Amino acid sequence: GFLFTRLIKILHIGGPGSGKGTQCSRIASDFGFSHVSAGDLLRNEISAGTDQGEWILEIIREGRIVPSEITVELVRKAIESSTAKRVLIDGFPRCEENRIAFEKITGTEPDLVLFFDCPEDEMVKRLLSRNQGRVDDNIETIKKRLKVFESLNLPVVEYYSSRGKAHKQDSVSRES
Ligand SMILES: Nc1ncnc2c1ncn2[C@@H]1O[C@H](COP(=O)(O)OP(=O)(O)OP(=O)(O)O)[C@@H](O)[C@H]1O
Ligand SMILES: O=c1ccn([C@@H]2O[C@H](COP(=O)(O)O)[C@@H](O)[C@H]2O)c(=O)[nH]1
Repeated sequence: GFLFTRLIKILHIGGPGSGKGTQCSRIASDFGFSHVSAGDLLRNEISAGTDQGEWILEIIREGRIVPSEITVELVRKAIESSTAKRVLIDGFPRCEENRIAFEKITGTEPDLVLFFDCPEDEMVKRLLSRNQGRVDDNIETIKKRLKVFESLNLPVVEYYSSRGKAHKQDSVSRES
């Protein structure tokens, strides 16, 4: 509780391929935030080759959301082990259940939520040309991720909008 209330917390939410990771890296280096990407933390688990990693891989391959118990713990530990006073959380929470679990364990709400708005055809184009060998960058999984984004992740943005915390940004033409 105490650590989290002292931190400045910004969430960055957007569809798959909207450019969250790219933008968060820039914000982090320009403004001294620690960058915590839930997707990267999960991919680290896969690389570690544990049983849990294998299970996470199957979920990511299907574009589904990993249970809160796992992601909340990974995100919490990453924040606790960073020394920065400001943290940028990239791609989390992914659904209302994630949000509620995270707020419960940290006892706080984010200071600000950035929502990256991007047209679907642009997201698909970016993902198909990302070329990082990701198991979820194929058209079948991308379609599933877009559905999950709309049905489960957008309600989180709507919740924070209703609390006056969400700020929408156009994520096209930001490459400079
Ligand atoms: N403003 C932009 N214009 C064009 N291409 C971009 C822009 N921002 C990012 N990209 C490219 O689009 C692809 C997806 O970007 P990025 O990995 O940052 O998205 P993401 O939202 O973090 O995706 P995911 O949720 O799948 O991890 C990358 O190849 C990146 O280089
Ligand atoms: O909080 C999270 C974050 C990610 N996932 C799973 O990982 C993939 C890829 O995430 P990116 O943020 O796009 O890199 C996502 O499709 C989910 O399957 C998750 O379950 N929970």
